[in-house]
Amino acid sequence: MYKILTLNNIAVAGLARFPRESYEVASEMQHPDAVLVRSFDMHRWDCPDTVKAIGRAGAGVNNIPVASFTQRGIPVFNTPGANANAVKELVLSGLFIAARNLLSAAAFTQQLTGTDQHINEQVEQLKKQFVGFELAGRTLGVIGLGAIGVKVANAAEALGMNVIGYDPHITVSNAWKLSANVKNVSSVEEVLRKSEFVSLHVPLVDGTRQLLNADRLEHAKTGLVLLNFSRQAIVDETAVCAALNKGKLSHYICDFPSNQLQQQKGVITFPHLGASTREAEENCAVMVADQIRQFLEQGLISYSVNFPDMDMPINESCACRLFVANANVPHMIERISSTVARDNVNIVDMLNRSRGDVACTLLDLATPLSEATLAVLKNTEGVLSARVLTPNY
Ligand SMILES: NC(=O)c1ccc[n+]([C@@H]2O[C@H](COP(=O)([O-])OP(=O)(O)OC[C@H]3O[C@@H](n4cnc5c(N)ncnc54)[C@H](O)[C@@H]3O)[C@@H](O)[C@H]2O)c1
Ligand SMILES: O=C(O)[C@H](O)COP(=O)(O)O
Repeated sequence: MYKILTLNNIAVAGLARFPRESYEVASEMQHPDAVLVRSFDMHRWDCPDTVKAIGRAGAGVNNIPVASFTQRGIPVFNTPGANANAVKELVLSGLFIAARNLLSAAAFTQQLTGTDQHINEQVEQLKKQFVGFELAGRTLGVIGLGAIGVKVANAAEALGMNVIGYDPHITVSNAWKLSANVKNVSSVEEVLRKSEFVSLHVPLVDGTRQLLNADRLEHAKTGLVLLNFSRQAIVDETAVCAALNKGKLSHYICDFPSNQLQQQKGVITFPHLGASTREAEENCAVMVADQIRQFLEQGLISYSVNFPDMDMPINESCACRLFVANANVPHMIERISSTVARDNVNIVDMLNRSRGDVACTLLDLATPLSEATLAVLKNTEGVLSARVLTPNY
């Protein structure tokens, strides 16, 4: 029986991927084999030794201490793209809200009282204060052209906007998906100089923390609308408030309310709603559940943020499969195979892949491995984690 601990609400469609006869899933349990999480802050969480995998039902992994899990030989999975459409749609809402003053206009009509005739008169007399502008023909700059940025760029282009994009690390697959009309520019400053709207779609890592700071905001076109559906710390909020007060920015629309933003004119915040659609929650939950099952049951890895992809069909003459996560240093395969040789077992298939400082080895063995040999392997220099899986043909 595998045990799955959930640290956030995970969509039922995903939890249903774990067969009841072989999985127990709960939000409180002892000795979990894997953990499913959304935005729960795992930096402050004591992870039990039994945990073999972490599944983030979503994109951002800044709430997960990935480096320390890597050192413990634990893969962290996420679900790139599974919530991208939901975020794209919220970003588009932000563009419309800013261009047509929709929130203040709706607040105005809500406070109207009196007869219908009186309300109508007020509407026709005062609507001029909410006159907006059209998106078509305006320039949107997209910073970060990953799963979300590409969708935002393409959708804005379809609305008739001019779109420019900046992403020094764009993947080949995302470059293929990007509309040919999206122009590539070479710096954040250039995006700010040329755009009426800028939308941020980068992950929060050391290199993107306060990517938009006071110096960079100086380059913005006067009246820029800045949208941040990535993470709060991608911008320097003090600099954003100063830019709003100077009129450099006309709006800051983001998914991350804070004390400082609460009273600031020009700010519109949402309660981290980017991925909160039924579709996105289900997509993420199903994708991550399948990744966790594949790893627990077969040692296979796809969409991990810290481990290499691992894909090897279980050999039909295999009695057990050994999964080893090890440091990516010389002599590891030699150490693993000589330890396994203590049991005089034959290796019928093998896969070894590496990524950065970590490597993974899968060995399909013709006969079972003893507990004693597994214990020796776990204590072998350079081995981060090891476990034996019994194939379920
Ligand atoms: N508001 C929400 O609910 C919500 C939902 C999903 C994702 N997000 C956030 O959005 C982020 C992006 O999600 P995604 O699915 O598009 O991820 P992704 O990994 O597909 O794309 C991120 C892109 O950013 C690029 N990038 C990295 N550093 C950059 C830099 N300095 N300048 C320009 N580009 C840079 C990468 O090359 C990559 O193409 C997530 O990490 C998460 O923080 C928020
Ligand atoms: O990175 C993400 O996928 C989003 O921020 C979604 O977070 P959530 O799963 O807590 O809604």
